[in-house]
Amino acid sequence: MKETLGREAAGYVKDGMTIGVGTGSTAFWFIAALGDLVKSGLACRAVPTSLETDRLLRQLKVPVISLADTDEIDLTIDGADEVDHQMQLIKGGGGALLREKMVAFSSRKMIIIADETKLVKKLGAYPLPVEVIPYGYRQVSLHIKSEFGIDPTLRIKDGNPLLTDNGHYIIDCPFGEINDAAALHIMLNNTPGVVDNGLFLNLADNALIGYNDGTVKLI
Ligand SMILES: O=C[C@H](O)[C@H](O)[C@H](O)COP(=O)(O)O
Repeated sequence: MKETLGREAAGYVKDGMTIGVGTGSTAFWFIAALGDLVKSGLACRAVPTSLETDRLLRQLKVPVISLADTDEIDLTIDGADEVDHQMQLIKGGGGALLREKMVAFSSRKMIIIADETKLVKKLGAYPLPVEVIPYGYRQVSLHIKSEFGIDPTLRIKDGNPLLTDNGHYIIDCPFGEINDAAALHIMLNNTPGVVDNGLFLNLADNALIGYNDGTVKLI
């Protein structure tokens, strides 16, 4: 399914485009498809959203530039942890939310690739990743806990706090159903120490949704 989604998304890439390239196991298959296109002569420039995506693109000889090297990105293809029917998203399950959001914000168009389990009526069943400065992360976590009555968890990898590509920590916040994503976004990002959160509001244009029976639908 993820491979089909990756190949389907590659169909939107046109010669000469600057492409934002997402992170994660679904984006992996888009990178593979993009590699094939470049091999067969497509000219493009790719802006990676993580060090891992950067590495994969270079391995496949896809020309890579950094976000600072371009004024605008034609199209970004990325995965998501949740997408609703208004194209609002939760991202950051792989810890790449900050660069992903910066790339999405600079893109003229963003298409999400996700399987049907990620298409939801309301965001929030997936714990919202919040990227924080390591200094004082505990105070941020306590603040979120007391403000929202939830139990945030510091993301751990190999026994230590996970460090993002930007040298930050991630706090996963199980909000449950989010009724006012815009207000939550503002409240979180107004907390000193919070760098950004995984709510991607009004950034995605469409989603390619992959269904169990092998079909893909553009919504
Ligand atoms: O930080 C990671 C990204 O936001 C991913 O795009 C998201 O977690 C979806 O990843 P996957 O395609 O592996 O489920």
